[in-house]
Amino acid sequence: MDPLIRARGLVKRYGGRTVVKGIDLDIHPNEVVALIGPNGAGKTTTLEMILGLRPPDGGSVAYWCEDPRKHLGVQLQATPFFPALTAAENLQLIAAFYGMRLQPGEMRDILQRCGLAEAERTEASRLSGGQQKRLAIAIALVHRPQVLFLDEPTAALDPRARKEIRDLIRRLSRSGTTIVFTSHDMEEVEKLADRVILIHRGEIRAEGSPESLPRQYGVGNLEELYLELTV
Ligand SMILES: Nc1ncnc2c1ncn2[C@@H]1O[C@H](COP(=O)(O)OP(=O)(O)OP(=O)(O)O)[C@@H](O)[C@H]1O
Repeated sequence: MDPLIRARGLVKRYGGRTVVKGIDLDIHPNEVVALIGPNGAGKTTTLEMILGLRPPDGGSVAYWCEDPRKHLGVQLQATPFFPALTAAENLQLIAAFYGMRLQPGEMRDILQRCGLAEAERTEASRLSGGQQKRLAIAIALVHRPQVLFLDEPTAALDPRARKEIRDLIRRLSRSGTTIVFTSHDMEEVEKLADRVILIHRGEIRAEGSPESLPRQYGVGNLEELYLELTV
C-alpha cells in the first residue's frame, strides 16, 4: 500500500548545528507509529517539518492528498487553547477555524471520547493537567483528521490518565485513524505501537515492530534496545 506521507532526506539546522540529519520516513494508512529517542534527538523537529509547521533546510515531504492540513490533527507539547474559555467553547472556536460548527451531539461525542464530559463547562485554565492534555487531543480531533500526531500525549500524567489516553489512542486507531506519537515510556510504546522509529542525534538508528526490534538486536526488550543504541 502507498504511504500517506513520505518524507525524504529531511534536514534541519539551527545556527551552525544540524539537529535533523537526513531523515527518511513513511507513514502508512491506519498504522500507529512511535517516535522514540533521547531529549533533543530531533523528534519534535521532525514532526513539525512533516506537518509543515517548520520549513526544512533540506529534503521533501509528499502527502496522499492535495490539502493535507485539512486531514492532519496535531497535539504538540505546548497547550494550544484559550484559558478563559470553557472546554466546549475552545472546541467550538477551533471548529470555526475549520469553517465548521459542532452540533450538540458532535460536541458531546468528542468530549465523551476524550474523557472530558464533566469538564464541558470548565474554563480551560481550571482544568487539571490531564484534562488539559485531553483537551489538546480533543482540539486535534475536531475536524476528524485522517492522521493524528501526538507529541508526548501521556507525559506528566497520573497512571489512570495515562491509561485513558492510551485507550483513546487504541479506539481512534480501531476506527481508522493513523497515529504518530512520541513517548519516553518504552512499555507504553510496546503496548501501543505497530512500528517504532528510534531517532538519536538527528538520525534514524533503528526501525521495526516493538516485538521484532529487540530480537533483531539480541536484547530483551525495547528499553534495553534504547539504552544500547543511544549511548
Ligand atoms: N527554534 C529552535 N532554535 C534553536 N534550536 C532548536 C529550536 N528548536 C529545537 N532546537 C534544538 O533542536 C534539537 C532537537 O530538538 P527537538 O525538540 O526536536 O528534540 P526532541 O527529540 O523532540 O526532544 P524531547 O524528547 O526533549 O521533546 C535540540 O537540541 C533543540 O535544542
